Amino acid sequence: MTPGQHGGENGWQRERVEEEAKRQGGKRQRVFRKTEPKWKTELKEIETVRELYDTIDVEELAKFSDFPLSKRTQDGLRGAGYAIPTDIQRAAIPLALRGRDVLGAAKTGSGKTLAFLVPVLELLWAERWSPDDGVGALIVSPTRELAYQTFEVLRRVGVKHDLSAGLVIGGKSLQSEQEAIERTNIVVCTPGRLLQHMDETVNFHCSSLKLLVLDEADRILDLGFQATVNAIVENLPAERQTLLFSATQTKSVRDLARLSLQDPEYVAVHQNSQSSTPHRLVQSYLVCELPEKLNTLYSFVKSHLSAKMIVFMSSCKQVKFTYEVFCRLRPGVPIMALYGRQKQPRRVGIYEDFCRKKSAVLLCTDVAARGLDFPAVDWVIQLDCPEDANTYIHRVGRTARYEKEGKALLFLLPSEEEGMLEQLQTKKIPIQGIRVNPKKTLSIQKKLGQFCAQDPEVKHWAQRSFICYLRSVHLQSNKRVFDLRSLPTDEYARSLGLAQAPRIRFLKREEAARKRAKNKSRGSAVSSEDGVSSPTHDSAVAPEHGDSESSDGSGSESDDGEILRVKRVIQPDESDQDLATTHHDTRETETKQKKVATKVSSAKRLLNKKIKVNTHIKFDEEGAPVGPPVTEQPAGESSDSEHSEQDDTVHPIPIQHYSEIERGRLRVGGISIADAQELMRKRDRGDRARERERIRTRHRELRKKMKKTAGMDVEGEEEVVIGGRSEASDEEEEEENSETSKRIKLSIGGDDDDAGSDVQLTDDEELALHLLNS
Ligand SMILES: Nc1ncnc2c1ncn2[C@@H]1O[C@H](COP(=O)(O)OP(=O)(O)OP(=O)(O)O)[C@@H](O)[C@H]1O
Repeated sequence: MTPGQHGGENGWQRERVEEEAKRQGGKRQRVFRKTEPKWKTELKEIETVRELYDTIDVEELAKFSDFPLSKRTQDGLRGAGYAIPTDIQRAAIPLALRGRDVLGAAKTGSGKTLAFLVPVLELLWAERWSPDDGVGALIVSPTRELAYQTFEVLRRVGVKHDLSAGLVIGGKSLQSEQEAIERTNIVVCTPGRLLQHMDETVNFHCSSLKLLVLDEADRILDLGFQATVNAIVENLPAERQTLLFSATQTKSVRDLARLSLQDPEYVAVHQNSQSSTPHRLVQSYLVCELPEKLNTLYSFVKSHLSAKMIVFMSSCKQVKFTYEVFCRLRPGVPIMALYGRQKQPRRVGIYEDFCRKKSAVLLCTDVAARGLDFPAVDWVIQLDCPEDANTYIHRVGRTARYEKEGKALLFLLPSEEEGMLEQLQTKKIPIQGIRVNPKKTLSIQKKLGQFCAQDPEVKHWAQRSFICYLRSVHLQSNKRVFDLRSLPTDEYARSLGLAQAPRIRFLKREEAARKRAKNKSRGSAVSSEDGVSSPTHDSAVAPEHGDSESSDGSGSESDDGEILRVKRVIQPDESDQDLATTHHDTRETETKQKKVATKVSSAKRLLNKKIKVNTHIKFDEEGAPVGPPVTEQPAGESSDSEHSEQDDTVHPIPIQHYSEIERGRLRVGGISIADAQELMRKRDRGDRARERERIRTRHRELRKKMKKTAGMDVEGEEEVVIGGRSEASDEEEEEENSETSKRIKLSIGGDDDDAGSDVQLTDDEELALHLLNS
């Protein structure tokens, strides 16, 4: 589907008709007969099709051609090879055509995408939507890959329509999107990027929006996207239709209230099914000690060289490290890696490449857990335990899609076995235990040790992988399954090729912060105590809950910083209630929703409280604040940190629809918000440039120094610093290739007094001895 002309023709269409036997001077003559214009025919078609909506009998919908759909959609479906509707399509499409709000739930790979795309096309067609009408439908997806995939299906099915569609995801130039978005009728997007356009694109607005679709709705509505989604909804007209789809649909009243659903229809076609996973999926689990995981995975890959498999891990760093070492090991099958911090073209490239491959191993985080429709995947391996049963369902759903077969294997640590199996059982997931044959297991530990010794980059990734895995365990809310204390950390480090386990600073830091808070509250001094603490959980993080409804582990798409995000706070009074009560409660909470902070209200609040904002804090190379904060000017701007989100789109200004700001005309406390924004952006750019220059100069000096002191002992010290801004900024993370070099601190002789260098030397010595011995 391309941006095109509005359907129909102005004026009369002429049809040439030859009339025989018309005699005029004995000659045959051609005459023209007036025919009905296209637009009139279409109007009639719309009328006829619409009349049929109320008489649809779901039992009679055996083929798509039985649906009351436009000829354009029928042609599109036929062209894309869709003839027989799936259960969810048969159940949800008629309701959506009648204008109902729908909560669609069906197993993974059961065709939910078409269940919402068909109504989108039909609604806009019936409204005779044209590019001049702007945005008529929004389809929101949690990840860029899923948005891209949905867009591709839309293009195929909507090819005959004269509607325009656009893909609005992060990772490419905002300007290029801005030019086209105002004439786009169907916007397929990720939440962060959409909000960015709502805030920054002058002519983009959704005031005439007819239809909002949330794909993977439970994920979009969970805590990771909460602020963004609330802000988006603020900018949408209340009178609209809303469709929510997911394999693990939310029924949370609180979630639904945020969207102001109107008497929604809950369509769960597999509710009475014996299992909540596809029936052609064979599922098994094995119990494996943490240090044995990589050996077992590698052995599995080696023994399935002709298979196409997806391997899920908890964090980007683990994926990166495993990718690096598996590539070096050359198992005999293509190894690929997909995670959230890759640059967008690369992500798309890997996604498409893996789609095409007959056999390959895709190592990934939960960025690929939901919705992606890779063809013909044989195996889904979960190397790290999923956050909960819902995440499990989405991950395994990458195989056995649409009547195909597939296999899934879950790795569980002994400490995870009981708790996780209990959860899976509650969710009706049939899974069998299997054992690893120790005779068939290869050990790659020695090789990994060599890689780490030869290449500091590999060692760096091993260290980060170690830390990130432990932190991901630490941050899981379900302590019955995830128990950091039970993990053999030293052996685990050695299994990654490290001679010594890196320091686990995040625990110490957290412990110290907790003590400080305690001291403050008690008002008495408490003696400080060093060492690794027990991993008690922060109260802000969700309390233990065996089967959380909506957290889907997509935090692992993210990197270290994002792992630290609280995914969902379970409120004490929150529970999934029967939908019968939804409508009533929706109204009740609607008023509360209206109080969502906007830019103006935040600014006013700050001014009232006399809070100084726009404070510049300088950071050193490692991200630690340097010197006291400098207040630039008093301004009514609120912090935007809450808008940074999973799809890498960092929202630069707080939530506010552009039209409300009216480009600076709206003034808050005498400050033009638009001017202030512009000023801040300029200053920000200047600061960044200066900081880059400073770092470059420092590096130049260091290099000079190194050259001068050639012959002296030059050590490369790598540091794994977790938490706070010591982690690379988003930009740095994006600059993936240069990331490692940015983190390598050079210590020349005794120049660097960081205690870490001692550990580093011991570490290297130990590793060398270990390798010599072996
Ligand atoms: N009516 C149909 N006929 C044939 N194939 C279909 C039909 N509907 C969907 N499919 C195919 O089934 C596969 C899965 O569809 P889709 O991606 O929509 O599933 P889903 O339910 O959204 O899965 P998930 O829960 O993982 O997001 C796709 O390859 C799609 O082309």
